[in-house]
Amino acid sequence: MATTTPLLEVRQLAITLQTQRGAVRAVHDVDFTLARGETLGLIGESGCGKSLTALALMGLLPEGAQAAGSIRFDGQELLALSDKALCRLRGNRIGMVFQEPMTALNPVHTIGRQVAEPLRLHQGLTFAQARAEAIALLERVGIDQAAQRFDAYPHQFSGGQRQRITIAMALACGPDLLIADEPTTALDVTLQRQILELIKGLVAERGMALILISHDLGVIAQSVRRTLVMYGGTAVEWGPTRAVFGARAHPYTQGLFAARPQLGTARAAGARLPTIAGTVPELADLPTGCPFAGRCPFTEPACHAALPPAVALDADHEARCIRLKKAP
Ligand SMILES: Nc1ncnc2c1ncn2[C@@H]1O[C@H](COP(=O)(O)OP(=O)(O)OP(=O)(O)O)[C@@H](O)[C@H]1O
Repeated sequence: MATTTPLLEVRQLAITLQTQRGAVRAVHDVDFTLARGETLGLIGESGCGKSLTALALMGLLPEGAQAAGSIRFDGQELLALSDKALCRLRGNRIGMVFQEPMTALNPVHTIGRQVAEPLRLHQGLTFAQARAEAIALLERVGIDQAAQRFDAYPHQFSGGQRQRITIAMALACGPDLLIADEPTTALDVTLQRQILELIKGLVAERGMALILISHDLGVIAQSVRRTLVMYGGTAVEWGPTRAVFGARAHPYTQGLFAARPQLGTARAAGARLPTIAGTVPELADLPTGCPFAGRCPFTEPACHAALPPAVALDADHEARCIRLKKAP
């Protein structure tokens, strides 16, 4: 019987960090749902809480960080799981690819061992089976002569190859969800496209769900069906990528697009790229109302009073801005 439980359901996620200025709220009021096989992009400027949100899903928040709210994965509340159970889930059902491949790779272990280990640990394969499976995976992600290079160490590979190896590690146990946090940012432009195509191909081929984190609107536009725009630790607009990119309902989404470099657009010599006026607020100084109120060209007194409620604009497309009116 087909199940209707979403793969991932995040409700009122809040993440508090301990800093020298005391406890600060880094993420708050984040809600989203991901169906099986669905693709979602998280976009927003540096520091808006994208990575912390992803780390909370993996149970990998930094020390001293505390998550509240609810994260249900396949019906199971992750915030209530033991470290051991979370570790099992990470190895088996949720894979993650980071911006910098050496975050995931251990420099003193061979790449073969690192790809094969989750297969032995979580799937109970024998060494020979895990080795054969790891070689097949490494070949699939584009590592040539994987059998001969099974016992090589991470430093013997280029940056692009290392990112391919971490993708093989993340996929080893056939996860239902892949989280890729800026997976191409550390690579040069030609490699960025190849790695993105590899991830998209693998997601489609395996029917995995994908959460792709990026600050690059082009990457998000090409890769995911739904998009969630974050600012100041919260979601300000979300919905089908086409709807969000087409309507740009939230003033912050409009600002992101205005600040995007445009290929082929004539710009006067020396002219500067438009930027969003003002700076991202410090976590410890986040306003109580709309987090964007301090930079928004349309701010009115009510914006400072409380976080605007989500307004439904269209099927599955919502934004938090008091200028938007609920559909009748
Ligand atoms: N371990 C930590 N200790 C203190 N502050 C932290 C820690 N990790 C993240 N932060 C802060 O929390 C906020 C959100 O960080 P996060 O890494 O989620 O942002 P991001 O949107 O992913 O940005 P980037 O694109 O730069 O990775 C930032 O202000 C960041 O400085």
